[in-house]
Amino acid sequence: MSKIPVLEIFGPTIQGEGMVIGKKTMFVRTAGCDYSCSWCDSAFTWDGSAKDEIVQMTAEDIWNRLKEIGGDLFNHVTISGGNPALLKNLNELINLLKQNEIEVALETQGSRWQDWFTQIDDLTISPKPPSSNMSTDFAILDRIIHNLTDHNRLEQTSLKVVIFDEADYQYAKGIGERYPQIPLYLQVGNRDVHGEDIDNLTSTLLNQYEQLIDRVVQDDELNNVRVLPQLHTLVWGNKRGV
Ligand SMILES: C[S@@+](CC[C@H](N)C(=O)[O-])C[C@H]1O[C@@H](n2cnc3c(N)ncnc32)[C@H](O)[C@@H]1O
Ligand SMILES: Nc1nc2[nH]cc(C(=O)O)c2c(=O)[nH]1
Ligand code: SF4
Ligand SMILES: [Mg+2]
Repeated sequence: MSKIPVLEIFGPTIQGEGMVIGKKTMFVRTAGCDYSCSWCDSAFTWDGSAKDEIVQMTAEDIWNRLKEIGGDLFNHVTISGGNPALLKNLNELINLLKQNEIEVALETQGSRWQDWFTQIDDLTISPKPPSSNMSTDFAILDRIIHNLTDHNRLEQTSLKVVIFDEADYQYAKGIGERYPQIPLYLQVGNRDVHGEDIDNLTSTLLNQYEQLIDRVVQDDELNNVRVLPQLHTLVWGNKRGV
């Protein structure tokens, strides 16, 4: 079996974001990203600061580690990163999880397609708004959505846009208009990804959440959107591995 670069395996915890928020899950976080978002809360996956922690693991190694720390306490695994969609061989892990009757979720930004996307039970595509300083290649994103549509995977798919400012909000609206057939989640952006004062962070994030709700409820062009905070950040702050 081939090797997958892994930075973290943790859980059981809850999925703190998006389409399956609250679901008990394990996490596998792969190393490496083709983006470098200005506000990335997982920059250690790509900025070199954790390069000594990267472990090259086979799918079987990863499964063994999941069982070692999660035991019988899970039936769902979320793969995140970095961008796990950089890894063609991730199908080996997905197949092994499925053989063991584990549901699989994936977090990616929509910059790359992999054929194994069609095997994912909860696929979150999170295109990046202007505040990230990244620019969306809509030719690629359109093709990803088109492929998922062709494979009848829209029920397993959602879009999630992180919102920091007005330009991000307008970008999210554009995403909603371009792909009206896909559930759209707006997620509160965390400006302070290194802060250690959790009470301060929680109250700031809840204020931002309230402001985003106020905006959306008054907007007749966003009647179908879902607005969420990052639950894990409200509970545990910026702690890693939760
Ligand atoms: C760390 S990323 C990894 C997966 C993939 N690279 C992506 O961006 O979708 C997981 C999710 O966290 C979100 N995220 C990253 N930094 C954030 C921040 N500072 N505040 C809120 N959400 C953030 C991303 O937008 C993405 O939806
Ligand atoms: N609990 C929890 N939920 C999450 N949802 C998405 C995460 C991520 O970093 O991709 C994440 C994470 O790191 N922890
Ligand atoms: S795409 Fe995801 S992992 Fe990559 S820099 Fe942006 S938020 Fe971070
Ligand atoms: Mg995270």
